[in-house]
Amino acid sequence: MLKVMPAPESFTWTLVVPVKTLVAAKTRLSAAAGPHRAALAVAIACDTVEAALSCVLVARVVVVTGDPVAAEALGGVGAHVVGDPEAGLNAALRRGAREAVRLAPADAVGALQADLPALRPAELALVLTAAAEFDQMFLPDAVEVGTTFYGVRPGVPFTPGFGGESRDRHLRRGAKELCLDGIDSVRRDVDTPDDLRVALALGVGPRTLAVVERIRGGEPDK
Ligand SMILES: Nc1nc2c(ncn2[C@@H]2O[C@H](COP(=O)(O)OP(=O)(O)OP(=O)(O)O)[C@@H](O)[C@H]2O)c(=O)[nH]1
Ligand SMILES: C=C(OP(=O)(O)O)C(=O)O
Repeated sequence: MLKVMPAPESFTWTLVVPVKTLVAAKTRLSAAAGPHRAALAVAIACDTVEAALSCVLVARVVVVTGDPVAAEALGGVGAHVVGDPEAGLNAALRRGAREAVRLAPADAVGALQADLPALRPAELALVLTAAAEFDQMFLPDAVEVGTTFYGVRPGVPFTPGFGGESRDRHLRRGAKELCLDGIDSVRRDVDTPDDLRVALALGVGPRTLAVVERIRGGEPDK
């Protein structure tokens, strides 16, 4: 007898991307970026969001920021921007997740770091496909100390534990660690000049590259 199997559950994702106020952003790149530090932080966030929005499984990106310059730039690449509750990173992510559920209650919600300038949409699709198998999951950063992505399936409480050694925190809280090959661009967050060098070797987005060229050329800030 022919058995009709139920279709596998399918949903798209709303990604929440946190961007802190630019005067305080990317301080570990201060010496390398000089007067271009804020421009570099915005460029990296815009390239990250543009790549995320190009992923077939991403329906929308909610950016949480209290910075008007970042808000305008990120809105310009297609993000839905909401204000920052100014109570730290995880509170900002929870604020974005509430907006995500309001916009699309049937979608999964993920937090994605804003500093992934080499992000490849197809690699993000591999991560989100693997993520859909679990209620709560995360992806460790390239050095396996922090986290670049944390997510929940539709209807599951969103309880991000970013900051410092967040890989261990997410593990302790029972989130499933995603172990995948071929997704370097999703794990390569840029905090230090060495991270930036590795991201440049992977291939960064156009805005990040343009700012890096201005830094290399010794140009004054625009
Ligand atoms: N909206 C929002 N985003 C935050 C907040 N704190 C951190 N972030 C973002 O979370 C990510 C990780 O933040 P941090 O590592 O603390 O800061 P950073 O700007 O990347 O780098 P450093 O200044 O060198 O520490 C970055 O994308 C930040 O923009 C916050 O309070 N609100
Ligand atoms: C906040 C985090 O990252 P970073 O400080 O490395 O950007 C984290 O990995 O939880």
